[in-house]
Amino acid sequence: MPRGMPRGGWRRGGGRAISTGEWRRPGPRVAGWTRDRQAGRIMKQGAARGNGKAVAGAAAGADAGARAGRGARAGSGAGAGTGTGAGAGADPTRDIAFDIVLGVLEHRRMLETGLEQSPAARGADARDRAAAHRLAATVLRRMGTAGMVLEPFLKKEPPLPVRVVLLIGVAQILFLDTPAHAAVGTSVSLARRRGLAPFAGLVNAVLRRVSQAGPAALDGLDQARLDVPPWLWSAWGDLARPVAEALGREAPLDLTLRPGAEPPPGGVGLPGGTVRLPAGTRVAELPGYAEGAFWVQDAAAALPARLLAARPGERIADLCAAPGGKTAQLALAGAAVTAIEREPGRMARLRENLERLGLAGQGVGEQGAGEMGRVATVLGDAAAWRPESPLDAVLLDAPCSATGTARRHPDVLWIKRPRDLAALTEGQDRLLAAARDMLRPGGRLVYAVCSLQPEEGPQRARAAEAMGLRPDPFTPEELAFLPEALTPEGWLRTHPGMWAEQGGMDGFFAARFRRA
Ligand SMILES: C[S@@+](CC[C@H](N)C(=O)[O-])C[C@H]1O[C@@H](n2cnc3c(N)ncnc32)[C@H](O)[C@@H]1O
Repeated sequence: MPRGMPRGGWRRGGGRAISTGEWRRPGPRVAGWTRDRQAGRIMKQGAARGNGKAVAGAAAGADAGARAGRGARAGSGAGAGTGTGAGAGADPTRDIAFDIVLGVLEHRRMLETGLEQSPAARGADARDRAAAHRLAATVLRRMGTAGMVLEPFLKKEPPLPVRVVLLIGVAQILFLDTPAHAAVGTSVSLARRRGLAPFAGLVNAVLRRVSQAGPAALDGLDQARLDVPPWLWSAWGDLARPVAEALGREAPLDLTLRPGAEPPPGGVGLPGGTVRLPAGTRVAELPGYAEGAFWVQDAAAALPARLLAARPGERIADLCAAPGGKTAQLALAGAAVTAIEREPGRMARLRENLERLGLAGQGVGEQGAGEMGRVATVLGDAAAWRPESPLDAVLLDAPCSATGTARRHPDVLWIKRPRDLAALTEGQDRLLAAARDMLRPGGRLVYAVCSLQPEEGPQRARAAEAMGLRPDPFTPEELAFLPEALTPEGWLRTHPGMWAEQGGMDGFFAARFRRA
């Protein structure tokens, strides 16, 4: 079990635990049961995979109660042939959500990757995939609270896949608008399809108790505190509570518009120039998307490029560029931009975006230099790349823990560990030193990370100073529309609790420097 997940030590009073004796099959224990990693289900130790008897044969049929309460559309066949054993009872939404959440907790696999890799997602339609994404994200967002709700009803820790089924059930009962009987029934069916039939009775009994308790199950719980792993809560200091409260809400869709473009219908303009639409809006369906009138970019993510203040004709490198939101801002300001990206798949996305926005340049090559208002792309390590001649400015949106994006990517809360920070900050310092060496004297650098961790923000700004970069603080005038984000040092610090009444924003740190 990943660190930071709710454990037995969090037990609270009240409720009645379901004892082992109430489980339908006698004696299911964690010991004696083993994961079949390939099939992603629990098997009795010694049972051969593919043997239909492996824990009730990954029972295909849902029980009568589950059928009666089924909220999901059945029979899409998405589970067929996936090893989930789904047949008549196929429920792609919950199957995919199960794969995603288990992938996050067991393998530290990102939510989006889990969605792509879920066998149940193959052939599932867009609506099921979107519903699964929302369900999995809700589980991950509310996992600490859901774990605490389950606590009084569990005498001992169930195997992780069973816990995942229970969390999916609790999320539906308490945080989504699923009727309780459907949430219970579909969870029991999910357990059966996943080879967890011996635990179906436990799932049924526990979730019935949760649904009987209803919202009262949340009474007295400090939900914001519970839903953030303790190491992050401590690291965020005074920001922890406002950030945690904002993490419980789905993030809206933010767009940056090309100069002169019309905002899509329903879009609300924010002070920084971002246009905001409700969470769940599908960007590709908006009028103007295909024509390149706008691109997806959180209100806070739009700030670092804006604060670099690119001027027409300047030669600028965007060092970690994909998917290209900041690159597009720089190019549309009239700069000759070179965008460097290391990952081929992400570079392909960057190029696609630049094509759609009409910003793709011709000079694609190892030492490519962008033309004015156009972008040259370089596939490679930005720490090793050097321009033909010194640059006017560099934007370094460095790879980081991404904890500032936890509203959109709640998986980061459970995937990242404190020990990941050392490698990340080492990489950030390498890129900072490279950025310094690319600049002409007096040239500007904006360093940015979508992280809330002090190691990746203020501590890196100090490291940059120690490398000889001269601080060039942001001014109150530049941040007049968001004064609370300007720190006494002249850095930018945004977090999800800012502009809370308008829907919040991602957590970003940025600092500006000049080469001496
Ligand atoms: C935070 S994202 C950048 C987001 C982008 N600036 C935007 O606004 O759309 C970091 C990107 O840097 C890339 N990356 C990481 N290390 C890199 C390196 N050493 N050289 C070039 N790109 C790198 C990652 O693949 C990832 O696409």
